[in-house]
Amino acid sequence: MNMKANIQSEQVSTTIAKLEDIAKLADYSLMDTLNCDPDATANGDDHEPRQVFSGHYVPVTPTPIANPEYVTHSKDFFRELGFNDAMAESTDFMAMFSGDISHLPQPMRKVGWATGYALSIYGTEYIQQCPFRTGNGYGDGRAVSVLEAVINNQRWEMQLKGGGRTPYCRGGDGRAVLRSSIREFLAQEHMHALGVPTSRSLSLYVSKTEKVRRPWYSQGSHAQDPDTSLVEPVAISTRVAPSFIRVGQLELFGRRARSNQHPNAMQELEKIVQHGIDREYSKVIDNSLSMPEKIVLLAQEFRNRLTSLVANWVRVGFCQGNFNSDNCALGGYTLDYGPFGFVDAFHPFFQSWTGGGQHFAFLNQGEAAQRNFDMFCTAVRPLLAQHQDFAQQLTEIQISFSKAMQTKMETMWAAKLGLNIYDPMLFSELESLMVQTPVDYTIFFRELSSLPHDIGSLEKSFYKGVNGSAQSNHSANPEALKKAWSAWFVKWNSLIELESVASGHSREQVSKQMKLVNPKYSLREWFVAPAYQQASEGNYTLVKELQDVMTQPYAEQTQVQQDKYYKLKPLAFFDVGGLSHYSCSS
Ligand SMILES: Nc1ncnc2c1ncn2[C@@H]1O[C@H](COP(=O)(O)OP(=O)(O)OP(=O)(O)O)[C@@H](O)[C@H]1O
Ligand SMILES: [Mg+2]
Repeated sequence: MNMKANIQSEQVSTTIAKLEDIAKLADYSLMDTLNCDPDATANGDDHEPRQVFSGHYVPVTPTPIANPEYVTHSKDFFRELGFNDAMAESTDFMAMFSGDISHLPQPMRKVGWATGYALSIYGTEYIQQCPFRTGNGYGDGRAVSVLEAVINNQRWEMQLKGGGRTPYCRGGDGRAVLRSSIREFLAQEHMHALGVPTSRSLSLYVSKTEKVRRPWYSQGSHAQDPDTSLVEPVAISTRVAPSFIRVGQLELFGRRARSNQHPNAMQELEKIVQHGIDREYSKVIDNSLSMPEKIVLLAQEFRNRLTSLVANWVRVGFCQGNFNSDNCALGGYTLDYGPFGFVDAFHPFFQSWTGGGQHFAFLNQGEAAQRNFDMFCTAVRPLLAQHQDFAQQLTEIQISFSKAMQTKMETMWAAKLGLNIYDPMLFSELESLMVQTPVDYTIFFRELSSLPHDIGSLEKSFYKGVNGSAQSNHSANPEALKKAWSAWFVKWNSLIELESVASGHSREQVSKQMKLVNPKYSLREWFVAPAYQQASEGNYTLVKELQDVMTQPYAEQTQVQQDKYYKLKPLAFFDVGGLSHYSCSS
């Protein structure tokens, strides 16, 4: 498990100072192995919803936002790429990443691309989301990729989110508002700093003049669904990843191959699978193997990454919120920061997106991942039709997903508790206590990481005046609850002592390790809301402050930062729309 935080980003000299320098690194060789939609226009002027029947991508030009203004960029990621910070505010870089790619230096291309994908929700195939009810109009509706480049031996794809309408826009405006773009921008870099695999944030620009209307909550509203609408500035954030291939994308081609929808369907499926391997697994899957062998290895490795990913999500208190197959990256990293939320008061069914339902809730994410993995297996299976032995191996990998998931979860829970061995009773008692009290997930585990000698300091994480679980048997009886906590603490403490003696690790060493597993800071929604509100008035101070604090989530940080960001959620923010729950209108 990738528990060690990327606290120190790789030190690379920042030699890339101009767009021309980036252009030299452009390399579309993998994109060019894919099939282009034969009905597409080569110049990318393709902004009306339409069905795309075949091909892996559609050439499309992004629509620039009007009068772009610099909001922020990721200094950490710039450093990793070797990009000079000043470039983020330079005219040509800003033009490109606010959607104008008409003047790019060669060999960069003046046309971007969008991809189609299919959707499965919790293991059920859907086509209704597509306006044509065929599934041929569903895909990147507002995400436009603008570059494939090899930088420091790593291949990256750069994608504008909110980059305008594509054939997959389904009647939408192709835009993202500043609010959702700030959330996504901050969350991606926070997750990276937490040591959780994720797409990265490059840059964020807002339009000074272009605005769109979105449903949202009035100040302090307790409504479930938005009770008003806001006119909000549009923005383009650029996200970067080795690829943006989703399980849903394999599914689209798997479904077409399964039903023989066109003569190239099987070949297109094979190509996208090979492409996924080239982009995401080339270091672990030998290219000289046969396709069936590669598919089995891909399944094995994807399962490994996906189960680690979910264990990491739970470790840091992250709920993706809408873990459909179209939000499940084949590379095994976090994708689509729309409906996400970080747990405040612990509950296994924590879920801040109102459209998500319990199946995507916090501790149900392993099962949701399994459904997505099932869809992945279904998608690639037509390629094994003539290879029963490999098909059988795939089935075995599929069947043992839940066991693999459970093992990762147990290892993660043990690590959060500072133990090497998972104790099911200890954990289930804790889970029940955390619900009944309830406790703040981040603060509880961080305080525990100091290895206190009694439960006193843990009480700092207790929410008083917030109702515990309805199923709780102690919630009406604070004395019984206190006793149960003490008993649990004694048990945990004795296990720590026992293991410490057995392993020869001092309490200090154990504590230090726990503090690399249990972050001190998490991107709570009520930290983000004031930042995007302030930003909508043109002031980006809070956005930048959050960037600083949340990219060092394991560090203690200053007293001022602790007072501001290491604290319980105020009671007044519980059940408030936009702070505790939200619809996915972005
Ligand atoms: N304003 C919009 N205009 C056009 N298409 C949109 C818009 N909002 C969402 N979509 C499309 O609707 C689909 C499902 O919405 P979802 O909320 O997952 O979008 P998203 O946040 O843009 O997605 P992602 O981060 O996964 O690319 C996606 O394919 C997305 O591209
Ligand atoms: Mg999505």
